[in-house]
Amino acid sequence: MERVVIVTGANSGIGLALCERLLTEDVQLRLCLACRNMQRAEAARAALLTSHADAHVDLLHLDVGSMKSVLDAAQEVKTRYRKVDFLYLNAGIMPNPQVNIGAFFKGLLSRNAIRMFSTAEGLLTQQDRLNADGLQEVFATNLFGHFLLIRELEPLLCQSSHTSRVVWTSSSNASHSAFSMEDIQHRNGTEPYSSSKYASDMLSVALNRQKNSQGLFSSVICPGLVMTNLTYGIVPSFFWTLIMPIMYLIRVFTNTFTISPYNGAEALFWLFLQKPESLDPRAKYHSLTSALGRNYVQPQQMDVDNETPEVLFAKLLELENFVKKNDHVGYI
Ligand SMILES: NC(=O)C1=CN([C@@H]2O[C@H](COP(=O)(O)OP(=O)(O)OC[C@H]3O[C@@H](n4cnc5c(N)ncnc54)[C@H](OP(=O)(O)O)[C@@H]3O)[C@@H](O)[C@H]2O)C=CC1
Ligand SMILES: CC(C)=CCC[C@@H](C)[C@H]1CC[C@H]2C3=C(CC[C@]12C)[C@@]1(C)CCC(=O)C[C@@H]1CC3
Repeated sequence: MERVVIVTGANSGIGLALCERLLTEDVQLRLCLACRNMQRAEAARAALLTSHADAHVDLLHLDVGSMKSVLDAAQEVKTRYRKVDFLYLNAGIMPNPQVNIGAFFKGLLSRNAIRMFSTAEGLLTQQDRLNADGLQEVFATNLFGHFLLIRELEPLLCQSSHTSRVVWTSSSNASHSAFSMEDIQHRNGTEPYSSSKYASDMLSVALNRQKNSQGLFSSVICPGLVMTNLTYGIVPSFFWTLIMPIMYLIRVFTNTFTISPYNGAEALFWLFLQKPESLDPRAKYHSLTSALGRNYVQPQQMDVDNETPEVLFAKLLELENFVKKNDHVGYI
C-alpha cells in the first residue's frame, strides 16, 4: 500500500526541500502539503511536479496557528486517508526577531563563539502576540497546533497493524532556561521561539513514553542554520549574501552551518529511511554539513529530564479540553 506522508509548512524552505527529497526517494508516495496559504501551496506543488511528473501530491489547508483550522484539517485528513505513515511537524515562526548586537560582539571575542554561532544562545529575542484563539502565537504555531493535530489524528497514527511516525523540526536554539512550566505559552518572556522549541523536544519524549506501545514513534531534528524566509526575517537576504564567504569559513569550525534547505532537510530525510525501533527517543538528530560540503546526521542527547515531559503533556491536554469546550475563540 502507498505510504502517506504529511508535511506542515511544506510550501517553502526546509519543508519544501524535504518534499523534493522524499519524492526523489519514492515517487509512489502520497505526499500531502499542509499549508496555510493555498496559493503558495499550489506553487510548491507545481514545482514538485515539474521534477516528479508522476508524483501524487495533495494539498491540505492547515493553519497550525488556528485551532479551528487544525480541527477542520484533521477531519479532512480522516476522510481522505485510512492511515498516516509520516507526519512531519515542520511549520514554524519566529516573529519580530531582534539580534542583540552587543552580545554578538562580546560572544565573538569569548571562548563560546562557536557555541554562539550554532545555538544563538543569548543573541535573539522576539515580540510575540495573542492570536485569535487568545493563545500566544509562537506557542500556538510551533507547538500547540501540532499537538492538537496529533491528538485529532490518533485514530490514524495509533494503529496496531503498522507503525506511524511524527517528526518535529526543532532547533539548536531550544532552551531549557527559556521555558517555564508555570508559563508554558511564554506570555511573560522575550524568547518564545526558544521556549516553544524546548517544549517540542519535551513533548516528543512524552509521546514516545505514552504512544510507542500503540505504534506511534516521535523524533526531533535540528536542521542547523539554513537560509530560508525565517532567517531572512532576522537579517535581510542581501546581507546574508554579502557575508556568505564568512558563513562558509564558520562552517570549518561548526558543521551546523548547513546553509541550504536541501542540507538542512538531511536529518528529516534520514529519519524517513530509519526503522523507528532503532532510534533513540531522547536524541535530537542534527543535520550537519562539513567544510567540504558532505552532509551527515548526528544524534545528541536532549537536555530533558524524566518527569517534566509528562507534566507538560498533562498541561497540554488540559489546554486542549479548555480550547475545545470554549469553542476555541478568545477565551484563554
Ligand atoms: N532556518 C533555520 O535556520 C532554522 C529553522 N528551523 C525550523 O525549521 C522549520 C521550517 O522553517 P524554515 O524552512 O526555516 O522557514 P520558512 O519560513 O521557509 O518555512 C516555514 C514554513 O512554515 C509555514 N508556516 C508558518 N506558520 C504557519 C501556520 N500558522 N500554519 C501553517 N504553516 C505555517 C510557512 O508558511 P508561509 O509560507 O505561509 O509563511 C512555511 O511554509 C521551522 O519550524 C523553524 O523553526 C529550525 C532551526 C533553524
Ligand atoms: C557572521 C555571521 C554569521 C553573523 C550572523 C549572526 C546571527 C544573525 C546568527 C548567528 C547564529 C545564528 C542562528 C540563528 C539565526 C541567525 C544567527 C543568530 C537561528 C536562531 C535561526 C533559527 C534557529 O532555529 C536556530 C538558529 C541558530 C543559529
